[in-house]
Amino acid sequence: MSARVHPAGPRSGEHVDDRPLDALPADLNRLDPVIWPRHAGRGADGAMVLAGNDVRDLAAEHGTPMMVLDEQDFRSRCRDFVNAYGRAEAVHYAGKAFLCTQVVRWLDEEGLSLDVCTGGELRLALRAGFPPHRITFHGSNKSDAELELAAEVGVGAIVVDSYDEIGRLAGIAERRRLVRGSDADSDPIRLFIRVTVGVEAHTHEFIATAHEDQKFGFSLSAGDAQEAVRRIVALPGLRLIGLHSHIGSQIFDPSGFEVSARRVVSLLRQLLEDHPALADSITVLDLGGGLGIAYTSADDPPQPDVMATSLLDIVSRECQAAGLVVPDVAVEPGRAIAGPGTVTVYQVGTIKDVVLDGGVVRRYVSVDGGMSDNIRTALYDAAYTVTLASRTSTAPATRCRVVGKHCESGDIVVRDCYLPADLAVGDLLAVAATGAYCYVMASSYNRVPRPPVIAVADGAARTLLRRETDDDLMRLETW
Ligand SMILES: Cc1ncc(COP(=O)(O)O)c(C=O)c1O
Ligand SMILES: N[C@@H](CCCC[NH3+])C(=O)O
Repeated sequence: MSARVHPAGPRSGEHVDDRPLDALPADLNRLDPVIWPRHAGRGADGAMVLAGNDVRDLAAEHGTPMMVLDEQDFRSRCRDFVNAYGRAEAVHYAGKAFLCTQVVRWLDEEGLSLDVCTGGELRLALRAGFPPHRITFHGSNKSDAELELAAEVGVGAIVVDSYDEIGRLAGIAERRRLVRGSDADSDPIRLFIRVTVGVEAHTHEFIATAHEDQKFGFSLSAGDAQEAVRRIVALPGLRLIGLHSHIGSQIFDPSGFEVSARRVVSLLRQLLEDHPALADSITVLDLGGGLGIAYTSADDPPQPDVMATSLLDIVSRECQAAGLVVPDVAVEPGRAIAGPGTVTVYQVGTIKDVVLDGGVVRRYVSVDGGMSDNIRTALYDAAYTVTLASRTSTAPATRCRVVGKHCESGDIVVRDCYLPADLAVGDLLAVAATGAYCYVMASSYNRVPRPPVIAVADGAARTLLRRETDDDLMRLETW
């Protein structure tokens, strides 16, 4: 992304300005409801209150950095999707966005299905008591052991991603037949195939997944998807129950999803012509996840119900036109459920004005976390919104960069933001919409322990995941 500079450019002694001036927020203290959790606000003295919990009290009890998750926000977004698609099981929450035992239980209570993409996510879901038949198992390189576990516990479906995996599954189905005899045939391993539909999703290259030149799925245009189906139908003990496509993540343009839905239906029609027996077994089209969320006020993502109406309409019209029974539609939202309801709270440690070429100044605000709890800015140049959380301020807005404590110049949490000029060491900052792909991609880089995740609801706070400790890290040492 190129830096956007005010046409006149900053003058010597002014704070550097990388964004258009119209991005200056009218009120630095306002919490835009599109960006912040549904139960975020400010209390009487101006401090941020999250589901009835003063952020200063949470910080005093749990320390900073900490991630605070608004439970009712998470649950209400689950319900938005369930209402949009009309069936709770149709909504497969993508656990890769954020998963822990309590979240698995909330998903179960809300009736959703769950998409896992490794044995680790699968084992967490099982340990938390999630019903295996509502789990879909993804992954581009599943091991024998992972596939054996999925088959043994009876997951709802395994989403097959390669010819090698078909070979592995054939071996597992054969072993099951040898061990269990003919009743293994009456309990086949249920499969989807992941189809690469060739859609160029308009998102960051690293999180687009359905263009041809990437690792996921079977290409539709090259005939791999059709070949994968031919191999699966020829194998005993395997049953193809659906087609899957996922075009990428943080997508705002509905047309990518719509083109993908049309291509998947067209593949279904072709497959049923070639293999009429599949008409009884292919009952689901899983159109994946990827719906974007607002990280800043400039973002205007489509709402789940609007997307659902469009996708359900396309699938039913295209199937009817082709004379096909209309299959169930499933989706796999991760970010759109987990993202908006969590904020990361940091404490300001140092403030430094750096004089750049031409004498302009950039204010660097260093916080007590950084790329170890949020790698997305460094990895995808992601934009975030930050606010002063421990109080309000009427001081003028100053252009800032919020950075972390790591030994790396790319350790940036919020690249460009406005914060009040009187921001001081010890103030708390909150960064919005950090619920998806932050904690799960966190590391202990520089031996900075992972932060805790605190769930808040109705004035109460519960620790979902405690802070990592030095002892946790020391336990990995074998000497
Ligand atoms: C197969 C699959 N399903 C669902 C998702 C969830 O995507 P998102 O969090 O963007 O909704 C992903 C991640 O991109 C994915 O790879
Ligand atoms: N980790 C990515 C999303 C990847 C989604 C999984 N295929 C992000 O932070 O946006």
